Amino acid sequence: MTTPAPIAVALDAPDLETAARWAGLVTPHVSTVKVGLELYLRYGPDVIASVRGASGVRVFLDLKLHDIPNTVGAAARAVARLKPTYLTVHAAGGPAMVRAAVEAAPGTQIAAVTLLTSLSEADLAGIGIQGPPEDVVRRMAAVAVGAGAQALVCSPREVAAVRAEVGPDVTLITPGVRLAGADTQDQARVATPEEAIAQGADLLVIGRPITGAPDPGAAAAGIAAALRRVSP
Ligand SMILES: O=C(O)c1cc(=O)[nH]c(=O)n1[C@@H]1O[C@H](COP(=O)(O)O)[C@@H](O)[C@H]1O
Repeated sequence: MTTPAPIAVALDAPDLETAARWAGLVTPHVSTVKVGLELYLRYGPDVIASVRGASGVRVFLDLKLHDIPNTVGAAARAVARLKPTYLTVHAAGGPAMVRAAVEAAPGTQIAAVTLLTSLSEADLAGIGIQGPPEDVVRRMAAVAVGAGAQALVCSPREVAAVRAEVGPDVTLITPGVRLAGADTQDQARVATPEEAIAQGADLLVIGRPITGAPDPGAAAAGIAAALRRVSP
């Protein structure tokens, strides 16, 4: 039995049955499954037990909280009882907001999203932010970690710069993962699974490249094997 790969499979499914089926197929191969807004808003807290099953797989609750500190703290407290390993907040909410989440969910790693992987440098310019995405990502990372975030979400393209900024103890999580030559879909800042690991990512978030495959279990196993070859 090999150790599950450092992959969080994004269970972005329209219904609970599909999500639970995907979770069952991938959990022999990956460490974590991710529940996002689509599933959580449709089914609420019960979805966590459904995807966790009996496997003991880690659950990543991706709600991307972003509001005033009091509201985010209360929301984080509300879901802390579900014991997710990770809970996302937007670093752009500022240090008091990140700290409120950290204090409200002591058994969970608060993962601060630095800059969505769907945004390009041109998108940033369009909303009045000049310069490369990496500059924004580094600033957000420093603010979030200063406020107590134990994990950060960034694209694989910035992960080495973020590691240099925050040091070895912060968990670096990278969505924006695509197999070589594959369609990037709505992602702007992407890299392959092997590149993400080589750059220093601790956990890769992968959705459609696995769940959109004819056999999600085989797709997860294939990527896990590729990661073992670059990082045994
Ligand atoms: O927080 C996240 O997980 C996240 C942050 C981010 O910047 N970009 C991003 O794609 N995600 C999530 O990662 C997953 C990526 O899915 P795929 O693009 O299908 O691999 C989705 O569930 C997104 O919600």
